Amino acid sequence: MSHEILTPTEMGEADRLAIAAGPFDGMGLMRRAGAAVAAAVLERFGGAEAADILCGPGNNGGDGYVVARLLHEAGVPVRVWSLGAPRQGSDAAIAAAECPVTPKPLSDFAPAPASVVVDALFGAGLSKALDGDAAAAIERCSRAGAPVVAVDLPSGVSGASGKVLGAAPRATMTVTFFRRKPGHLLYPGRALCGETIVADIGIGAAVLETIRPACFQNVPALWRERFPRPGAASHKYARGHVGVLSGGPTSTGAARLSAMAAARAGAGAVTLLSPGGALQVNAAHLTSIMLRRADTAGEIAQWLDERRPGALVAGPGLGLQDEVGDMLLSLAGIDGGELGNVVFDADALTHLSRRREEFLAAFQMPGTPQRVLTPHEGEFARVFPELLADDGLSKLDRARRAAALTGGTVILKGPDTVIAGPDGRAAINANAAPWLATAGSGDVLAGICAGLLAQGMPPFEAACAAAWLHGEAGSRFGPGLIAEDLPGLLPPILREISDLPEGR
Ligand SMILES: NC(=O)C1=CN([C@@H]2O[C@H](COP(=O)(O)OP(=O)(O)OC[C@H]3O[C@@H](n4cnc5c(N)ncnc54)[C@H](O)[C@@H]3O)[C@@H](O)[C@H]2O)[C@@H](O)CC1
Ligand SMILES: Nc1ncnc2c1ncn2[C@@H]1O[C@H](COP(=O)(O)OP(=O)(O)O)[C@@H](O)[C@H]1O
Ligand SMILES: [K+]
Repeated sequence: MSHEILTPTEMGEADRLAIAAGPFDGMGLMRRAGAAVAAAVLERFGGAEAADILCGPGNNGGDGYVVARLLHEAGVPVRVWSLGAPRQGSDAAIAAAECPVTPKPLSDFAPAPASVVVDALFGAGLSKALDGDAAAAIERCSRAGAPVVAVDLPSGVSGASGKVLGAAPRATMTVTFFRRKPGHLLYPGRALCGETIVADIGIGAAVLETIRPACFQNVPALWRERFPRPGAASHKYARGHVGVLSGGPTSTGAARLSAMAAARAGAGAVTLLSPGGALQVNAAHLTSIMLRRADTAGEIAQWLDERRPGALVAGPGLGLQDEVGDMLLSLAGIDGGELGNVVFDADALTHLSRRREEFLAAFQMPGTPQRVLTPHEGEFARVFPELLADDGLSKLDRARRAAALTGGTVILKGPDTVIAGPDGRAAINANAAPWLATAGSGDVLAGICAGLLAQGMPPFEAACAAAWLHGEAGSRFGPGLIAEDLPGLLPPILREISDLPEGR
């Protein structure tokens, strides 16, 4: 699967590079784009009585004129509704001239019953909010409930951010070209695209060597090579040791969920560090997970010094007391030789928001542990309010900025989880299902991530793998899922992604 994601600007670059390399010129690419859309319309909506093609003034509209001509040639009754003539001499103008159907003004468009609408108003060139005749046409389309096939993107959806600018139709199907854009995977755009088809229009993958995209759909190919596998002579500590900090006696469940998840993700040993008051309750619920009493930052530091774990989960159920904040701050600045990686989740993120400058200063100290931060949108808003307030930033941009600010890997959670590394790489997760929106699910994600980090997986890859495994487990289980189910769902998925020969 081609998992690179291109911004609209990068897609423009792909277009230019492909035209320069040949064999297709701009008109050739447009003809192939239109042909891919027409084929999809005929395949899925071949029974439609008519097709209404909405054409904008740019190249997206140009694709629309190609679709109109091809559907007309295939015997489909076609009506073309134009928002304005394409610029003279443009490829779109050539496509319009080649189209045998005379366009009518878009302001007159009313979807006919049993017709399919092809939305070719705007694609990558969307530069401002939809208004006037375009917005009115989309509104009429939505009211009529006609099926919509979007060319490149539903018009009004920003390809860069997935945000709706003004208005956008809810497409049944979107046909995009060469590679997906962020707007196909980030909400609300993702929901408006319907099924997305990526069509090959003759742009060679070689253009990617020049463009060097830094954003990917989160698929196993992105991290599979770095996925840990135990060697034949491995032992439990060699497979990675994870520490998990437990909260007090009434809030221990979150840490146990993380601990179980870390173990299922392959860590050879997991220790729960529990305050004395919570030892009994933790002991009553743990079997393979080890338990160690640690009441103070000093006792935690002593354990780290003794055991030197590969990763620590800090935050789930931990509490918001000031001394917890002090302890977390000391962990952020600890020697990376004593503690390889920290996953800051849940309450740790609230402490981070309260003492941001101190944490950021600790993160900048050389030789401190690598970090993964796992905010949901509410936590993100607390820690990075200035990024949330900036309307110009997409979810992808926000995760990247947060990663750059903290020098860590950020998993910005949600239905369209974005993983961003401090080096600018980013991935958008697309395999999660809403069954994961259940209490404790995030604690499991933090634990999976720590389990992979402790086994030596680099943070960006570990974070991507964790989000994918978590999404896969939730989607496969479906309705009725609770967080306790998730760790136990991992083994068959791990087996599938491992290189073990069949049957072993
Ligand atoms: N990049 C590529 O490789 C290819 C692109 N193709 C098509 O070309 C499209 C991009 O074409 P363009 O760059 O011409 O962009 P668009 O056709 O998306 O829109 C550009 C025009 O619309 C105007 N505009 C933008 N937003 C508006 C709004 N809200 N209200 C009114 N006017 C608005 C712009 O000022 C410009 O005149 C792609 O989405 C795709 O459909 C295909 O032809 C095949 C190849
Ligand atoms: N609608 C959704 N679709 C897919 N995944 C979701 C959805 N809502 C939440 N999730 C995922 O579920 C997890 C919830 O984590 P979080 O909000 O921290 O929960 P908790 O704090 O209860 O553990 C995250 O991984 C998030 O990405
Ligand atoms: K469109």
